[in-house]
Amino acid sequence: MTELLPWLDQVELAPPLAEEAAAAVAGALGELAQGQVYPRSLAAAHGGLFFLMRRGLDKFLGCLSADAGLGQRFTGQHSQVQVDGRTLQLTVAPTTGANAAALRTLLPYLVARPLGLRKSAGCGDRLGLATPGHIRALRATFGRDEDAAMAPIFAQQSIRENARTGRTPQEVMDDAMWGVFQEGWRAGFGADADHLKTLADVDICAAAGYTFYTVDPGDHVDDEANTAAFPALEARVDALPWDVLDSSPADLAARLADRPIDLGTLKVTLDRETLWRAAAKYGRAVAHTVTMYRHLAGAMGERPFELEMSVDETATVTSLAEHVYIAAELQRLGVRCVSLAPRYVGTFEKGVDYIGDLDAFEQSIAQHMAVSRTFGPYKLSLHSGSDKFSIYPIASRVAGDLVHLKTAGTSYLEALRAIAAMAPDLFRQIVAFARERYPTDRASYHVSAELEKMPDIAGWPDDRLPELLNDFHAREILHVTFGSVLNHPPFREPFFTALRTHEETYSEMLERHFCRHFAPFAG
Ligand SMILES: O=C(O)[C@@H](O)[C@@H](O)[C@H](O)C(=O)CO
Repeated sequence: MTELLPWLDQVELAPPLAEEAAAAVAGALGELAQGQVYPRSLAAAHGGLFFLMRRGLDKFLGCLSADAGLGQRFTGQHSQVQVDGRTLQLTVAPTTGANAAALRTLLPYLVARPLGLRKSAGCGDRLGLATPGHIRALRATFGRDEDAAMAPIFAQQSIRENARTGRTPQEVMDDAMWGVFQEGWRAGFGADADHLKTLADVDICAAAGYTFYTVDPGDHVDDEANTAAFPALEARVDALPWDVLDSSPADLAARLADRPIDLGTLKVTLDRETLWRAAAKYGRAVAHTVTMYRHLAGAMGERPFELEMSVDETATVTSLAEHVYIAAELQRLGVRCVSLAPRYVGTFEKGVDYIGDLDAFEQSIAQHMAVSRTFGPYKLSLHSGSDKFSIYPIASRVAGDLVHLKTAGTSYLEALRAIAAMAPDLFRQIVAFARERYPTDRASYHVSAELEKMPDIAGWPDDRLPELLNDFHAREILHVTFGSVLNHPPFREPFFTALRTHEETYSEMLERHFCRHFAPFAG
């Protein structure tokens, strides 16, 4: 409670509070709250003092002001604190969606915003508990909040993740916001509505105030175009939705075939067959992205937003020529991307390091970068970016600021590491359950882990359990089974109770782990 004292002077209370009066308020507040205030959350604004506090395992918003109307904006417990014959209003309000919305209207740094072309990091959080740890890692890596070399995205979940965790985009946004408030991060953050596939996905995320929209037209990518024989290829090109593309095969050929395209560091010429294969493969994906973009622009109205196109979860690698086709078409059709996620060479599996030839990756990302600088510039997005430690230095060197690192599952895996340390019996049960679920749950993820290769922890002493999270097979198996684990009634409550009880431990683990993610991008 003592942390409140210096802050109370900043509250516009007339006459200004003397130190003793502040101590009295803090005492009364402590008594009422019977809890602990997160010191970094303290914010003086609109003549009041706002803070986040914890009582047991629950968190509450606190508001202290001479103006009764301020606290009445929140639904909660309102009381009066007498100090030196004066009456102050104290509101203690649960961290509900409605209270989150009310707080956002008073503290603008809690509102997600577009980040533009700054180097950025997506910190997806499936549990709604990770943002404080992410913020600490940013601070530990980059120093002052305003100097952070990577602009953060704290609210980031795909539709697929929300379906598995049972959260709504609004809940994801609110959880991230409370984390931002708790840590007092005032340097801005983005909110990524990730892997959107339908217009309905766009609407629900626009309503929740997302600022960064990842359109995933992967279902519209024709991977067979790479190998289709020529007559069949012509038919595929003819069948593209030319009305949406606002073009024709002849027009496309006139614009892009058989002419040198200057990409700055290199020149490329797309012969007719190469162009046709690129169009057959990605034409429908481009058309779908245009449709999603126009719909999004309508849904956002005057509100600013940014768009990422991601084709990372498709079977075949995006070639230089294909990227040129996509970029040229999006530019012609007026779709402005802040970032694009091609399907890079090599293998990007969830929660483990890059699998592939690092020189080939460097060569290919350099080519993609040339396209992005020519037709954008836009950032290259590294999806499945968790734990890709061997390529971070390369991406950082080649892309400079034009890179977006997207992570999510690794924060869930760190939560499991924390559970392994704090609730070993629960961890053992989760591991056994994940083994059963893996054959089914792996379906929509790119993973190659084999059940037989996952270490058997039966004979391990409890204090060794966190080590399981260092094993390739265990990481992937535990990563993709998150939905089943979180929805399994015997696990859900103890899982969240363990993490809430040992909040500090989880944040420390995340901080350590994310420093390893951010440090290579610090230069
Ligand atoms: O699991 C998901 O659906 C998402 O977190 C990811 O696919 C996300 O786009 C990502 O790449 C995070 O590493």
